Amino acid sequence: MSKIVVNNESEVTERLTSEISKCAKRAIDERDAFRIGLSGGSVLNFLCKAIPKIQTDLSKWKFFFCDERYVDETHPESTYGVYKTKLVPETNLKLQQFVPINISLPLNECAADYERKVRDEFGISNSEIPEFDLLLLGMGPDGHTCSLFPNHALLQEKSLLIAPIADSPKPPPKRVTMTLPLINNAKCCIFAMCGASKAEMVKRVFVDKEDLPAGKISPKNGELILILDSEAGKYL
Ligand SMILES: O=C(O)[C@H](O)[C@@H](O)[C@H](O)[C@H](O)COP(=O)(O)O
Repeated sequence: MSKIVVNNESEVTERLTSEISKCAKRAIDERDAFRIGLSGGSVLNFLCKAIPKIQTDLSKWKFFFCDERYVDETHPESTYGVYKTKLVPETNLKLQQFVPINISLPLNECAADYERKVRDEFGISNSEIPEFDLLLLGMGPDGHTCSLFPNHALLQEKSLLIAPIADSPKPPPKRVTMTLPLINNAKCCIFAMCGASKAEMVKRVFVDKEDLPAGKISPKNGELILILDSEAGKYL
């Protein structure tokens, strides 16, 4: 795990730009494609500033969601909806480069459909696990990440790569989420966090190693990078 503590939010954004750029260059050089997972919450704001600054062939990027709320994309809680209105207009990205969930399906089928879309993107069979180039993660005040919450049965999920959740303690309650087998098969996972409100949980998860969801992110063949401002990282 790399722990990068910088002075403030704008330096977090700058470092995000640099780290994402490295991942993108490596992926595009190797396979002419860059497959990335996006999260919601405050990391979304950092990414909407960081991604437009990256010197890369954005047409090679394909965006999935590490988790997504089970709401229409026009709903203010839709993570895709916010990226669509805040990020896309700042770039030459096409909406076809984003893979949103299909909420016309019932929740469980929506998750299964999304898992199929992930597998199709990587062109792999049901026995293999896709290897995302980069997953961008946030961490909630309870130590959750994606929509994997403390003491939730989803933390034990071993076969589903994308799972439904109907009892998220963070509203809205219905979501779909990547599970640990998919997350921990990524080449790189980056947490980006700012602010004093994160500091205590950062310490509990990444210093004290308490048994919390964000602490279970450990790419088995990849790297884990924390990018924090001085307030969020003051106990590191
Ligand atoms: O859609 C979501 O809710 C996110 O994916 C979620 O996992 C988020 O990253 C954390 O809740 C942190 O959010 P904040 O940084 O806003 O606290």
